[in-house]
Amino acid sequence: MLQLREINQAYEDQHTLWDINLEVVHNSCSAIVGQQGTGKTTLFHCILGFLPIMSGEMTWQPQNTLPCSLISLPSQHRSQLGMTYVPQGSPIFSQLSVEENLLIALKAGQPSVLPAKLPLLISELFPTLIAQRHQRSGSLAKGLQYQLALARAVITHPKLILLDEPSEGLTASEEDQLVATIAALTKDYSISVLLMDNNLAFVKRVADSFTLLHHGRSVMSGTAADLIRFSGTEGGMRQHHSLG
Ligand SMILES: Nc1ncnc2c1ncn2[C@@H]1O[C@H](COP(=O)(O)OP(=O)(O)OP(=O)(O)O)[C@@H](O)[C@H]1O
Repeated sequence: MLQLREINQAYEDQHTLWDINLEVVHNSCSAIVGQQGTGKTTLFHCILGFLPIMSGEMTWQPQNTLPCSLISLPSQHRSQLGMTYVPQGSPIFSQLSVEENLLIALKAGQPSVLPAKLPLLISELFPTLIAQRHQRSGSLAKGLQYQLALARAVITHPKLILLDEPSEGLTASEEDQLVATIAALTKDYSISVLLMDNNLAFVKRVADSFTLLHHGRSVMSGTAADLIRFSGTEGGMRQHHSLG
């Protein structure tokens, strides 16, 4: 549904991304992995239209639609096509309740409609969160705060969600919950996910495919099984340890 071909980007004279190729398939979770400073955030910002690119092609093609080029589309048009983003660190309105946070996100997605109640997919995907709908969101545990940030992105039923370091700061059980939620999003709700995360153990559990960035280049890509094989090799283990 999203295809990047030979993407190049520079911050003024600092060439940062070199000939990046990447594909996100329908109903799947893809992961970008790589060391700090290798260009993951820059690539996300190019996909979202926050940063211009120097050259390359980005094609958007949700199921049963014709392909369209994203290159000349501003970021708000990309979000209207069904692309949304959860930045690092659970961005929520911490003074507001869970429900208020969700209704604001719903209203932002459909400005002409005054939302009366939460859509069914939210209570199906986030039952623990909805059980605490009247609680002030800043008082929730870290894992539930992340669930809320994710639910705010899911609430308008996008086609693709980009997640920036989703496993950061989560406990093992919160990570388990997130793995299950992402699997449900991709397999049951046809919402694809592209995430970047340095936690290879998490990526191996959650992603169907991966792309490894190194010094701004996509040096390896493959399936989750390839990633498991790669991180089991001696060279891969060195890379694995340096990712964290
Ligand atoms: N606004 C900017 N202006 C100039 N250079 C930048 C800017 N943002 C990032 N860079 C540089 O671009 C390179 C890639 O940074 P980027 O943040 O995309 O990497 P990253 O892989 O996301 O790292 P991290 O895991 O630390 O977030 C780095 O050398 C960084 O210093």
